[in-house]
Amino acid sequence: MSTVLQLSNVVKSYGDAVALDGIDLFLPDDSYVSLLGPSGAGKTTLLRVIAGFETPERGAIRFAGRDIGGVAPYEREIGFVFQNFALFPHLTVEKNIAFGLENRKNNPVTDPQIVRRKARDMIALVGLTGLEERAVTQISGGQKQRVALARTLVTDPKMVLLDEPLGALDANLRMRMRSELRSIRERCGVTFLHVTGSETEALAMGDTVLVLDGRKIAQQGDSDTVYNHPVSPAVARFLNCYNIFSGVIEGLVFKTAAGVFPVGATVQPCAQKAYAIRYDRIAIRPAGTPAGEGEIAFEGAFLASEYTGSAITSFFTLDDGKVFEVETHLSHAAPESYEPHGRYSLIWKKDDAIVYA
Ligand SMILES: Nc1ncnc2c1ncn2[C@@H]1O[C@H](COP(=O)(O)OP(=O)(O)OP(=O)(O)O)[C@@H](O)[C@H]1O
Repeated sequence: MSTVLQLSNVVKSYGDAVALDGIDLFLPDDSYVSLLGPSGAGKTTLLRVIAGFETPERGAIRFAGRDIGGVAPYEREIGFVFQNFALFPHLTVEKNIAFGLENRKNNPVTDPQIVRRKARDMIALVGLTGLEERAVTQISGGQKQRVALARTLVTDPKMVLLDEPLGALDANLRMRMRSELRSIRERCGVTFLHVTGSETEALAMGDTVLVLDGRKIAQQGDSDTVYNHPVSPAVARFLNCYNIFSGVIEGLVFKTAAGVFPVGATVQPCAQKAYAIRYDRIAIRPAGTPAGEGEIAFEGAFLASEYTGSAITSFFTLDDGKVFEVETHLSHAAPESYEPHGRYSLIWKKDDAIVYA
């Protein structure tokens, strides 16, 4: 797979505040890329730098085989879909989509028949056939999202940047639009770079996931790699599915305030020292159940459970006061109830933990 976009050592500040601090990344052609990061990590800034709305102080940006550092936004052939859709309320669905084509600075299309054909093709591509004449004030949130996307795609961009594209939709629609967006992208064959603050959305949608943290790219990989092998405690914390203990490694054990864990097979070199065990890798057993071969058993007091449909998350407090989470998938086991404040043995395989040392 070839690279469509490459950033090398890109730095962008606002006054004294550094928003992007040496970004290096490459995006594959014809793929769906999620850009995940906590609030304030610089996600929007990164999109704006790629689109050309912001000029970085340092670094190089190569897109589709050329350096676009000095190229104006409208000449970059990169589309941008805004979170609030930014549609023209007084125009119909079709006119909103046609607008970008007729009014672009570079090579506007003036033949009304070509405009109409291209707009209608795009309307079909995003599944809005039949709504051409409808005012955009009279369509649903999901349909507005498709109009915004069609309006960008009609200009034939070589890549599309989407800033929290599902952020304005309700939870149900967000889920449905995930697969819609992926299939629209597959049909048009260009790379989508989708910014989100939701780890589940990023992992579900991206062929490639980029994690932005501390103004740098902390990790780039496929969903499976990022989920199962976060490169740092910061990335693991952000994925929201790991119990993380800070501490130090001493020989074959990792010492934390909660206790001492024997170190297993996965030791990840990292400046930040921590021990991480995924919520769904832990079994809950009656207090006193001993650890088996290669296992770690740790006691905690049951706090509460939260039912999420396909899984139950149970919260325990450890003896140092730390809250510890266990996720039990209901396809694996029937739901169990635990005694409030009762003590339980929490058991995991030492090789399932990641030790950052
Ligand atoms: N125009 C601006 N002037 C000054 N500082 C800015 C400006 N835009 C962004 N920043 C700062 O740059 C940093 C990165 O902001 P950015 O909006 O890129 O983050 P983000 O990851 O998109 O956040 P969110 O998920 O909350 O939208 C933040 O500290 C922010 O306050």
